Amino acid sequence: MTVIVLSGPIGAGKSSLTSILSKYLGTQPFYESVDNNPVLPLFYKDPKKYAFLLQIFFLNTRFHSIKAALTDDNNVLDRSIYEDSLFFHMNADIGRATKEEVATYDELLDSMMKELEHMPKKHPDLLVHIDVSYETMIKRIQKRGREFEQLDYDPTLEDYYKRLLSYYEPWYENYDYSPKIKIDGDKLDFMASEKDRQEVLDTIVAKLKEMDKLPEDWTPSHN
Ligand SMILES: Nc1ncnc2c1ncn2[C@@H]1O[C@H](COP(=O)(O)OP(=O)(O)O)[C@@H](O)[C@H]1O
Ligand SMILES: Nc1nc2c(ncn2[C@H]2C[C@H](O)[C@@H](COP(=O)(O)O)O2)c(=O)[nH]1
Repeated sequence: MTVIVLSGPIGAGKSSLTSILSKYLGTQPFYESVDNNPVLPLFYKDPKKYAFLLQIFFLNTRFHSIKAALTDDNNVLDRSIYEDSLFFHMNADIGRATKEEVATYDELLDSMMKELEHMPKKHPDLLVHIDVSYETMIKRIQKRGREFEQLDYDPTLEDYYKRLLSYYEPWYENYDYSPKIKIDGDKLDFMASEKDRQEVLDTIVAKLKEMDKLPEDWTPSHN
């Protein structure tokens, strides 16, 4: 079957769409365990001290989840190793990592990506990117309610989030590990609107059929 990876800024809707899409396709969801991440709250308290440690934590968990996903060949991944470097280099660019940490990270990432080349399935079949504006991103972060992600907790997060969005634009354009599609996360409320949810699912299924990853006559009842 297929391996689909979700991508997009913080709060874009990746975990939510992973759940919706995996149920619709009858495949297995792989979620990023943020709530079991002991370093994440430490990072938001002291980004300079914890940026490198947090990135090694994420890189390790993402490496294992993408390997499992590429072995299983029938799943949807909520974010993947492919965005890891975006986050770390953005933090390094704002002085939150030493040049030694950047060199160590880049070497480790390179070794891990080379390791993935030996997998039976080397890359995902499709990247589904959820594009959101800053305003929508903040609304979604507030709605989800993680205290350390809120602007009230740390007003400097406004610049951090705006910078993150600016890094995502070239990242998506340069992404070439698989075919990709972009979902307008500002326009499509796939949580509250059945019509919007169906439009998103139809877009993804049409792309999978175009790629011969689903038969032309596939319908959800196949599951
Ligand atoms: N398309 C959407 N429209 C409205 N609310 C959404 C949408 N996608 C996600 N949400 C809400 O935004 C919050 C963040 O969603 P989540 O799936 O956790 O994002 P991510 O995994 O990208 O960080 C959640 O409260 C979720 O219910
Ligand atoms: N410094 C990094 N932070 C990261 C990375 N991946 C996710 N995150 C942060 C952003 C959010 O606070 C939280 C969950 O991310 P969502 O996009 O699922 O909301 O973790 C990373 O690689 N580096």
